[in-house]
Amino acid sequence: MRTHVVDHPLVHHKLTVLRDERTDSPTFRSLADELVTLLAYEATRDVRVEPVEVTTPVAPVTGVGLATPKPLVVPILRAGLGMLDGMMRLLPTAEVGFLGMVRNEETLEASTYAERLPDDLSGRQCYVLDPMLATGGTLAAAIRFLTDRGADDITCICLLAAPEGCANLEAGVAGLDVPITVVTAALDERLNEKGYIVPGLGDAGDRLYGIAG
Ligand SMILES: O=P(O)(O)OC[C@H]1O[C@H](OP(=O)(O)OP(=O)(O)O)[C@H](O)[C@@H]1O
Ligand SMILES: O=c1cc[nH]c(=O)[nH]1
Ligand SMILES: [Mg+2]
Repeated sequence: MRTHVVDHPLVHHKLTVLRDERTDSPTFRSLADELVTLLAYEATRDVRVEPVEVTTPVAPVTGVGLATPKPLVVPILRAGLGMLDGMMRLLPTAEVGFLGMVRNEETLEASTYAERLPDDLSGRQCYVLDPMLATGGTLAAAIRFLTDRGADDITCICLLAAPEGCANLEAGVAGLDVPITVVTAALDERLNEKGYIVPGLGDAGDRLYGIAG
C-alpha cells in the first residue's frame, strides 16, 4: 500500500479551516468540496488514458482521453458523499457506485447498510471517497467489496488519516494482489480512546450534515 500525503499550502490552509470547531456546516461543505478537488488532482496522476486524435483549427494532433472502462468513483455514505462533487469536477465521465457503511461507536466495527456497485469491476480503476481513515476498518471493508468484484487498482482519497488506521489497513490488504494507494491531506498524530482522529476535525458526517439520530 502506498500512502501519499499531499503537501501544498492551499491544502494546509483549507484543512486548517475545516478543523476549526467554529466552522459552520455550509462553510465546511464548501471547503471539503474544494479540498477534494485538490486531492483528486494528485490522486488521478495515474488515471488510465488512451490516445485520441483531434484536429485543431491549425493541424491534426494526437492527445489523450480517459481509457475504457471508465474509472469508478465510490463515495462511502454518509460523509463520503460530501466529497463526490469535488471529485466529479475532475472526472465528469466517471461512473459512480455507492457504499453505505457505518462504524459502531462502541466496538468500532464497520458494517454495510447499502450497496450499489456494478457486478463486474474487472479492469476498473476505482476511487474510494471517505474523509476519515481512523481505525481503517471502514476502508478495509470497502476495498474487499471492490476486489471481490474484480477491481484491479484502488485509490482511496481521505481528508485525514491516523497512523494506526494506515497500519491496520496495510495489514488488512496485505494479501490482495491489487495496488492500493491512500491519498490524504494530512497524517495526524493518533487515535484517541474513542477511535477519533487527534487532532482531527471531529465527526466528518455530523459536521457536513448535522448530528445523526
Ligand atoms: O476508519 P474507521 O474507524 O472505520 O472510521 C472511519 C469512518 O467513520 C466515519 O463514518 P461514520 O461511521 O461516522 O458514518 P457517517 O459517515 O454516516 O457519519 C467516517 O466517515 C468513516 O467512514
Ligand atoms: O475522527 C473521526 C473518526 C471517525 N469518524 C469521524 O468522522 N471522525
Ligand atoms: Mg459519522
